[in-house]
Amino acid sequence: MITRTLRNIAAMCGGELSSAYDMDKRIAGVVTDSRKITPACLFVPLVGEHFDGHDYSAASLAAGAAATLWQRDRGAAPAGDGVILVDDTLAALQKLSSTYLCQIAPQVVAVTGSNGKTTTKDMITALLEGQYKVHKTAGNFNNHIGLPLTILSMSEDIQIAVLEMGMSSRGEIALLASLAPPDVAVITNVGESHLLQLGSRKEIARAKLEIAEGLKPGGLLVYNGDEPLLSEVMAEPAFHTPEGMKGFRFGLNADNDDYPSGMMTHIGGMTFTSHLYAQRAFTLPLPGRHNVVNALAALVVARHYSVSEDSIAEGLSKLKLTGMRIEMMLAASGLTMLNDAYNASPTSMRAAIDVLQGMKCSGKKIAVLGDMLELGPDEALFHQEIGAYLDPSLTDLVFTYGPLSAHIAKKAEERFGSERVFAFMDKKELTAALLNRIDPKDVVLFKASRGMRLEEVLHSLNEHSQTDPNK
Ligand SMILES: CC(=O)N[C@H]1[C@@H](OP(=O)(O)OP(=O)(O)OC[C@H]2O[C@@H](n3ccc(=O)[nH]c3=O)[C@H](O)[C@@H]2O)O[C@H](CO)[C@@H](O)[C@@H]1O[C@H](C)C(=O)N[C@@H](C)C(=O)N[C@H](CCC(=O)N[C@@H](CCC[C@@H](N)C(=O)O)C(=O)O)C(=O)O
Ligand SMILES: Nc1ncnc2c1ncn2[C@@H]1O[C@H](COP(=O)(O)OP(=O)(O)OP(=O)(O)O)[C@@H](O)[C@H]1O
Ligand SMILES: C[C@@H](N)C(=O)N[C@H](C)C(=O)O
Repeated sequence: MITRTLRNIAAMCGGELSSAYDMDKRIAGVVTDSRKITPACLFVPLVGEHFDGHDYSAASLAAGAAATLWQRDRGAAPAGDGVILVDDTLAALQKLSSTYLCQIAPQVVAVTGSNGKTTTKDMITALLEGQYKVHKTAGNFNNHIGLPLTILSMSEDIQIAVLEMGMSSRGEIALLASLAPPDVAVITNVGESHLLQLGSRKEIARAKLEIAEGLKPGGLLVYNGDEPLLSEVMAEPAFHTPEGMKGFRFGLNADNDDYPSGMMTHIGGMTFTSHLYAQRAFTLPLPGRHNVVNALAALVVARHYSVSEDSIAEGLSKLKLTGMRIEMMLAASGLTMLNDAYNASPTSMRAAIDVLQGMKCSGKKIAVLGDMLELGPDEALFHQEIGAYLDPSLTDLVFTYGPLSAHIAKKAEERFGSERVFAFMDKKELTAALLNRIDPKDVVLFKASRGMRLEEVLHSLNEHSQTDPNK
């Protein structure tokens, strides 16, 4: 994490010290939550939806923070030294992070896309960290606040920073790429996430390609070649191709620069060969064809940094994904639960259903699907399409949670029949109904948007299983 003097921090974020006292005081780390103060940190008060961080600046200094930023329009700053005056604390946080990044000057690998950012970021890190000092986005800290915090938590000896860049409106990725100009930019795919804000998939593609426009000269764009919208947008006059930009297309189709030449699903995950690594079978401890595609993107980055095939194979085999991404869990009863509840959009919902319907299982296969949010005016249709996508010969029971996923249930019922489809609006009732139907040999998939918190149902089943191992 960043360690600098008070004087340096003020200069790096464009601030002004409120007093000249003890300018060489050491600052270690940056914190934006007064409830998580660490010794000698810089507290950055942010104005949010529910709180104004400035209300906690004095308390943060008293709790051990060495300094605090203070926005000039927030009234009188706390007394004493360690106060840095700025016009905008968020902008100052962002400037501090971009200045710090320039000083360390690691290679920057930036990852965006509608689905797979976190997974692919984890995969890229796993492939690089055998040969490089790598720092990666923690969890899903991928926005205008999370990215600066990720950079500021980086140590000075980092060689490669793998940064997740998220968006839900145009211009957001352009801002992130201006804070951390990539040497390599990865676009995993263009789905339907945040269609509500963007309006069309073409606008989503334009938003994702802001990461390419932010590339350093001679930078590498690694993008999903199965998505025609990306090349269409890059052909538009409005797209500013960075000087010397190189491109690499990955995907399932054989007209890509790399694609799977063979794929096999097994209990532990997937084994695949790729066009460029035809003689080498890689094992991925994850299910899902979509994760093979994510792995191909990670392979491109690893090859760009001359990682050996053996290191790649080892990195993939030791991969530890951020949780709730098609995470396989075993309840005390033996029930298999696929926890894919971090988020959902139609593309990722279909990918998860493919995993469930492709699994071998001696019991029932049960899909528990919740609402997909932020999809805009066609949201009901998107949910109906998921209902039509479920295959009654490959899925045994369908449970839905939320008003939008009732459209999944209604459409699915047309082919499953009413005795195999159950729609709920209440988690407790859903949990009780599941407990009545599940058996230890079953596999249950949980998937919904973040806002539905569907994992709470999975946890209830798991807790119940601890007390009643027969369920
Ligand atoms: C600002 C902040 O960090 N807020 C977090 C806070 O929210 P809460 O509403 O409770 O507080 P306020 O924001 O109003 O508080 C303002 C500040 O005051 C601090 N404070 C408060 C009380 C107190 O006693 N002392 C204090 O110091 C407070 O800490 C604030 O700094 O808590 C929530 C629950 O933990 C957090 O969720 C909330 O975090 C916000 C949402 C945030 O943006 N956090 C980033 C660090 C981040 O990266 N979060 C990611 C999710 C990012 C994301 O959604 N990405 C999208 C794509 C980008 C969309 C973009 N348009 C966007 O808006 O994000 C995606 O699809 O992936 C994460 O947490 O996973
Ligand atoms: N390439 C892909 N295609 C479709 N679905 C995917 C792909 N990669 C991951 N997923 C699924 O998308 C969901 C989110 O995965 P992940 O968190 O890696 O993506 P993300 O882009 O970071 O998501 P978010 O924007 O919601 O934070 C999970 O359900 C995961 O299984
Ligand atoms: C918070 C935002 N980035 C997001 O992921 N929204 C989903 C759709 C949700 O909150 O459920």
